[in-house]
Amino acid sequence: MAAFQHCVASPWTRKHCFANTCWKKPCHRGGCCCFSSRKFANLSCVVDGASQNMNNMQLKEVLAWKELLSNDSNQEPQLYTSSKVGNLEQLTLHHVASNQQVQVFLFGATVTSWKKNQVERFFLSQEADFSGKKPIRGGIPLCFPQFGPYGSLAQHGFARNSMWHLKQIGTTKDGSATGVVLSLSSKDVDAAWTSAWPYAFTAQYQLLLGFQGLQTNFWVRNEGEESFSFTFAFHNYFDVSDVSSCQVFGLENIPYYDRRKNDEWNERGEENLAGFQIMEPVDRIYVSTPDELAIFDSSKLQIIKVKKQHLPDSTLWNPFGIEGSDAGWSKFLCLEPGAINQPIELKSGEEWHGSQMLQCE
Ligand SMILES: O=P(O)(O)OC[C@H]1O[C@@H](O)[C@H](O)[C@@H](O)[C@@H]1O
Repeated sequence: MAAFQHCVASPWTRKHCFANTCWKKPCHRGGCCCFSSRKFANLSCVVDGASQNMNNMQLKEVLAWKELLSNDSNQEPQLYTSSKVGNLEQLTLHHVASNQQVQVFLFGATVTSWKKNQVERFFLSQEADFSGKKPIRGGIPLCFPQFGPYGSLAQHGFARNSMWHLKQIGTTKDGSATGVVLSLSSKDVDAAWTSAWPYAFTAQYQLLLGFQGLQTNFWVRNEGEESFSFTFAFHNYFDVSDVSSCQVFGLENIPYYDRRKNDEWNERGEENLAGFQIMEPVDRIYVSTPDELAIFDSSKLQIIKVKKQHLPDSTLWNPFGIEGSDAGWSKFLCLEPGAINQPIELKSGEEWHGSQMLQCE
């Protein structure tokens, strides 16, 4: 509420206020982040503060965990198909009414494809490994219970390396979305990992495909006696025409850790009032980011919106061809909502939920 009052105080700043951040700092986003050129006039404004408040309200409803009805394959034969890729089982879920489909592997619960109107929105590396011995590179690997190298585990933790279970496939009660729920518990995780992170947990991962887009919900519960803490991220690899044709919106003036400079802290962030354009390797953890971010791809004329909940931070990563880069480095941009800077602590019996809604226009 305080944030809203602050926003309406000045018509100039109102355009640039994110309801959840502007109470922390003065609104100093001079200039408009909207695409002002006539060519893009019909594209929606990516970070329009006036609609932001409304969006945030809608978001709360949208991002509630939705119960699924079990699939009755007689009634809904087109809901999903399953297939094998390499050693791994893959599910393809359809939402026919909005012409979307999503593919997810039980290994790592890794989403590898999201198509809307037959157009692929995620990058999947040609070097991706489907043996079940390495995480699948592309789509949405899950970083849990550790983001990056910050902890006792190997990079990004074990969720992306573990075999998840299919719990449910179905439609939501109101019939507006199709979804799948996968689950993982500490008992499913290889002992080599649990010896370094010895806590009892259950996790559920729900994908919902509906008219609004693709929503991903991650849920974790402490099933043990002891408290534990963890960090988390949805490691989204978005498919782009060329990374240097992309602008990122929502990270202007947000402080970040620069992973390319030994995690140097940049308190003021960067101005980048017309959106952040990637022209060199970037690997940053932005702290306390707005709940709506966007990538504009000027060659594809595509906007991907990332609306997140309970995920304060966001990593932006592209290796830009440096040594060790994936051969397809120019074709992806990773924008990864997460809870990274402040680990989440769960006491015995407590639960945490983080979620994102991905939309493309
Ligand atoms: O190669 P991995 O383990 O999948 O990680 C890829 C990248 O993931 C990003 O989240 C990190 O910020 C990068 O530093 C890292 O290189």
